[in-house]
Amino acid sequence: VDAVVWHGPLPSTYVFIYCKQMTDQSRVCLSVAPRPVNFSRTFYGIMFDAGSTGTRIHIYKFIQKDPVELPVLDSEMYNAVKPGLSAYADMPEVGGETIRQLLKVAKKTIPKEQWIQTPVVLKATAGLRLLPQEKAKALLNEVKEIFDDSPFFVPENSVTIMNGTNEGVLAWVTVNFLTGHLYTKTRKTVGILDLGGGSTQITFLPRLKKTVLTAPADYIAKINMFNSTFKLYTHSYLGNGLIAARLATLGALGADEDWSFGGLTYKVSGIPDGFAGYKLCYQEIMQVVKGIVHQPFEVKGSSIFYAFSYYYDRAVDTPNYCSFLFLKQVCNKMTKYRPISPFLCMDMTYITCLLKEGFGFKDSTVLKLTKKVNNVETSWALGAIFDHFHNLNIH
Ligand SMILES: Nc1ccn([C@@H]2O[C@H](COP(=O)(O)OP(=O)(O)O)[C@@H](O)[C@H]2O)c(=O)n1
Repeated sequence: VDAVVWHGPLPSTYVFIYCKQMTDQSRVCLSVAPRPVNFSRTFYGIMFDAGSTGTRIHIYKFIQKDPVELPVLDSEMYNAVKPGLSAYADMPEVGGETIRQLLKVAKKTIPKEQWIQTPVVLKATAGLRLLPQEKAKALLNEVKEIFDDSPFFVPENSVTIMNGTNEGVLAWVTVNFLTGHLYTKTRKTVGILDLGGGSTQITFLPRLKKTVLTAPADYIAKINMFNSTFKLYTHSYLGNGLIAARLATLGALGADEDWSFGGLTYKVSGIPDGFAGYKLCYQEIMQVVKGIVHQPFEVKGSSIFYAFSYYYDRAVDTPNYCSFLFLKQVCNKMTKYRPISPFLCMDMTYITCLLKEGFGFKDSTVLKLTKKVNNVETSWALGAIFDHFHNLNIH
């Protein structure tokens, strides 16, 4: 509905709801905008996720059937390359090539006449946050140049490092949108757990005031969406992603062997004939979690949590992963399982430790392990494209 001022005859294409004659002979009218028959608009948005372990492109197609209604997400085209941009810290041009390669997918997916109005945006996460500033900047500049050379629309600030709060909040938006929780007025939503290589995020809508009151001030974020404000509990732990946690754990043991992550090579080692087993591994890993991860007041409750990224990937790699007993077997029979998956015991122990000792989930908690919902990736990227089109005002 628009408010318009008319100085002449009223056009017949408008449907007027209310008009008021003003003293200067003009009329102020409330009208419904003209609705052309067969109105349907298709548009696209490109979101790059520059993660610590890989770079991904999400190409979203939206269809707006009616000018007064919100567009709907029609489909997503997804592609990924490895390693992530941070692995090219000393050769940004080579890193840029991976972006060029992914842009080719966008050109194939989006009709040519739409290119000029399709926004292209890249947001980097833990990998670039952990790099020295000048190296991260050189990589971002390289990407910006490639975007400028592309036929797509490059909005202002289209190539940035995203902060941890936005990463957590936007993943919450994605999952709640895809599971249909944002349309209803019930304010019933689901929480999210995202385990990346460099950082890990937890986000949920607290039901109890105490959860908000007992949380550190910067763990509470507000977001405006569909005319309501959500006050979320959210935090991103930098250095507590799965691969960064491996590094922290191994660092405690001393170092021999070369191991690369995020553009750096580390010396790592184990004690060949030392003690192994689940209990000792758990104790060692506890040092990476205890005193670092804040336990939200409410998490022990009955809320539903969707867990994705490495939570999903590692679970899939673990035979009989539903069984906690099996984890003990993997760790206690290292000679059997190490050759198949050398980090399996360490990773699953870290995940268990993070969920239980860190966030305070109960042994009996059932998480919804997800990769896609309705054929769309569970990732912050969809939330980020919504934020681009609608400005969700996260603060
Ligand atoms: N769209 C995506 C993005 C990441 N991932 C997974 O997320 C994990 C690592 O996330 P990441 O490289 O973005 O790490 P951070 O930069 O967030 O710490 C890997 O297991 C990826 O395969 C995914 O499954 N789908």
